[in-house]
Amino acid sequence: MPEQSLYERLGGAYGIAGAVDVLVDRLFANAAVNANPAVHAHHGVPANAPGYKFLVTAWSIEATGGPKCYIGEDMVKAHDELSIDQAGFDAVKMEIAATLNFLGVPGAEHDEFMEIIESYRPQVVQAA
Ligand code: HEM
Repeated sequence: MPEQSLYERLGGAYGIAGAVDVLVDRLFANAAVNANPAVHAHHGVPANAPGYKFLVTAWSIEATGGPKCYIGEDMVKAHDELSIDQAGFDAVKMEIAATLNFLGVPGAEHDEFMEIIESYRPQVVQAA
């Protein structure tokens, strides 16, 4: 039997949407993430949460080997006006890892997802 994709092992659209629901609420409330004023201009507005959850869910479905469904910008364009530095990226990365722990995602799937996130660091970090 072929190995299941990470998408399938994370519970498909329901599992991923459920995790992103928790994650985005935590990111919007995270003081370290919101220390960047350009990030706070977006994450400080509760009305942005539903659309952002939709986009991050679809991105995560595609990035983990699920069906093509992401309609947003690529990761360079999505972040190029935000001056995200290494510490800003690390703050989000820590919140993602904490959310996966909080939800009880098993070690192998946790590590695989965090490797995907880390692989996008050069596209997201655009400040000196
Ligand atoms: C690999 C890590 C990351 C992923 C997968 C990711 C994913 C996304 C996605 C899918 C969007 C929506 C793009 C669109 O509107 O078309 C987005 C936008 C955004 N991201 Fe990220 N992101 C990451 C890292 C970060 C970090 C580190 C920060 C802040 C420190 C951040 C802050 C934002 C903000 C504020 C927006 C909204 C920009 C706007 O429309 O005004 N992201 N991100």
